[in-house]
Amino acid sequence: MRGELLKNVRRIVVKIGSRVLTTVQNDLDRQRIAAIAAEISQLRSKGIEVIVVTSGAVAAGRSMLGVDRPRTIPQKQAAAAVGQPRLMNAYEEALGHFAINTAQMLLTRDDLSDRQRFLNARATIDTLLSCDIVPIINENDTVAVEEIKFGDNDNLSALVTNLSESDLLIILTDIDGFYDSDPRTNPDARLVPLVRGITREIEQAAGGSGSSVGTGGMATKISAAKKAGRFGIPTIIANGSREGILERLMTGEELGTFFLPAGESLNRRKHWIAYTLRPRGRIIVDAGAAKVLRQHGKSLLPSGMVAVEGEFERGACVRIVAKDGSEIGRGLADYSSRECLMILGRQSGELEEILGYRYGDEVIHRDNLVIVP
Ligand SMILES: Nc1ncnc2c1ncn2[C@@H]1O[C@H](COP(=O)(O)OP(=O)(O)O)[C@@H](O)[C@H]1O
Ligand SMILES: N[C@@H](CCC(=O)OP(=O)(O)O)C(=O)O
Repeated sequence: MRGELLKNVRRIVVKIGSRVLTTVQNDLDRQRIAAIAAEISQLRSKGIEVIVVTSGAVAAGRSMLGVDRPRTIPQKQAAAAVGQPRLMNAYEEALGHFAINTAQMLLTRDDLSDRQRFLNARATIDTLLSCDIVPIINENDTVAVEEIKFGDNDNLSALVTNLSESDLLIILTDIDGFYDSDPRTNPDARLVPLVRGITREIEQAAGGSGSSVGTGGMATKISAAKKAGRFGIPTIIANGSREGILERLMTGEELGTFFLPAGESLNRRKHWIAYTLRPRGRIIVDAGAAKVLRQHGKSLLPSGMVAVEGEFERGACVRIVAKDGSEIGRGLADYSSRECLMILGRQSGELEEILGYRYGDEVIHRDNLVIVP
């Protein structure tokens, strides 16, 4: 089945975790990077474009700082500043061996939240690929603070699949795939070869990281697979230390865990609204609005709003929440929080009278609205 699903894949994002790239002595594993480079070269010779999302900057820099495990944020950022050029150098050298050029892209969530910068990053990736250069992406750890962080490279890689319009996400880690429970705590845990839809049970079975260098563990990988799935593409989580792993996966070999995309897939812009933007506030809606939004894909009108929380500008991303607190969806507000408070519960025909102007009948137009499945 996998072979059939993968046969039209032309562009992939490969995310490589810190543990795959470091030796037990806490240094960069140049041999492993060389092996991955050989695989990338093979894929490219088959006409598959590869974008790398790599971790490992903090791991590669920490020994130079003289700390085994950087704990404070400045320590992590300093380790990343030392490690990132070393990491890039390792890729450059390894891919250079196959006459492949590399490019570095360091991103923060803020970069991709701004539509213009998102489009710029996308154009950069497209141009690099058209020039046969492999984009190598990491979070810009030295400047990213909590508010502008992706937080982990698993989720970043899922956003990059959308940014680059890729057909597949492969997450390489230090374990053979997703197990039905955390193998560190349960020796009977079994590998799950296929996931048709990410259920609550699956999310609960995915634990945190087992190492001092990994960031999110299996939990962030599942969250990434979910995001990629909503873009309509599958994800494979597999062991990056297995020989020939990328090649074997691409020929359809049943290794790792294969996540089928589930549910309605979002177009690129709606995916960006749902997953890349950070919501700035909440709009609580009544039962009638909750129903028409969820079941009929309608726009949110002022009459359906019962409360507004947080401060946001016109055009910001906000959560739409039912009275019971459950999230209905996310969307771009056509009115600021201040304006929303003034028009709350009112009819669209009254807007001009209340505000002295109007942008439109809707608070959130359905074209800018994504319903949570
Ligand atoms: N259900 C699970 N199945 C597999 N691994 C799990 C699970 N729950 C937690 N883990 C842990 O997640 C780790 C992989 O994540 P992480 O350490 O963040 O690696 P990476 O650096 O590749 O992102 C595994 O080594 C394992 O200890
Ligand atoms: N940006 C960080 C990696 C963050 C991260 O998500 O790490 P990992 O869980 O190993 O993929 C770094 O380069 O060290």
